[in-house]
Amino acid sequence: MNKQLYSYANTTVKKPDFPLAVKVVMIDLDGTLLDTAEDLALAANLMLQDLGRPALSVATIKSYIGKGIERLIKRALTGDLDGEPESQLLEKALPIYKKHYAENVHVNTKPFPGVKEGVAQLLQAGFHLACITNKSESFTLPLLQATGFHDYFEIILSGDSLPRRKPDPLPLTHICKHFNVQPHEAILFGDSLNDATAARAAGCHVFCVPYGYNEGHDVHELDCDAIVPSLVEAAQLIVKAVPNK
Ligand SMILES: O=C(O)COP(=O)(O)O
Ligand SMILES: [Mg+2]
Repeated sequence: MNKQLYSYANTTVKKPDFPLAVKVVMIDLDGTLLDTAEDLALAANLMLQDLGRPALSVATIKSYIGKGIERLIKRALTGDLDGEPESQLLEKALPIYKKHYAENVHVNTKPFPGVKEGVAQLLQAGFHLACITNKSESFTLPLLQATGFHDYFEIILSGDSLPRRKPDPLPLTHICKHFNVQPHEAILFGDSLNDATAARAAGCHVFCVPYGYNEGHDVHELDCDAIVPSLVEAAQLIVKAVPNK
């Protein structure tokens, strides 16, 4: 991976050709748009309590976020990122977790600093906005409604909207087809290896934020085009591509 770094608009970027000309901005939810870790941890610990198991710290649960609800629950039950609990335990735990998360999906969750301002700038600049998340739709839609972001997105893809989720490129290629744009005319703002991997596989640009949930790894290890302090700086690194003549 090209280790040479450049500076542009007070941000460290990995390519010299900024600002990037794009038409579509895809934004990841957990760890990028919204700080959901506390509510995900609350639901996990209520589930563990119902199962007679000890609670986990928010930091531990935060390192489990990224690959959807079921993987989060498996990690909470086994303590292993790739752990597989016994099937009957998982079958018992899943509905308990979903009940608790549905009841607590918007207790402590809030937008990260710069998100409201950055989204407003992106809309003002005329970009098409999309949301791509591995969170299940039954939680994604009410959460985006409750936080007031739902109507800003022309399309919202959740972890169960398509046959495959990030790090598979399918959600990104689906969005490029939806807007009839080339992959290089779209960019994903994300916080984890799932986002960087999906974007690279789709041929899309990708910026990463350093404040999210990357399964315990440093975001600077990721193959992305820039590490941006917030969506405000992200908006300054792109321009609306003009339609091809
Ligand atoms: O739900 C998850 O595990 C992570 O979801 P995200 O894709 O919005 O980061
Ligand atoms: Mg994320």
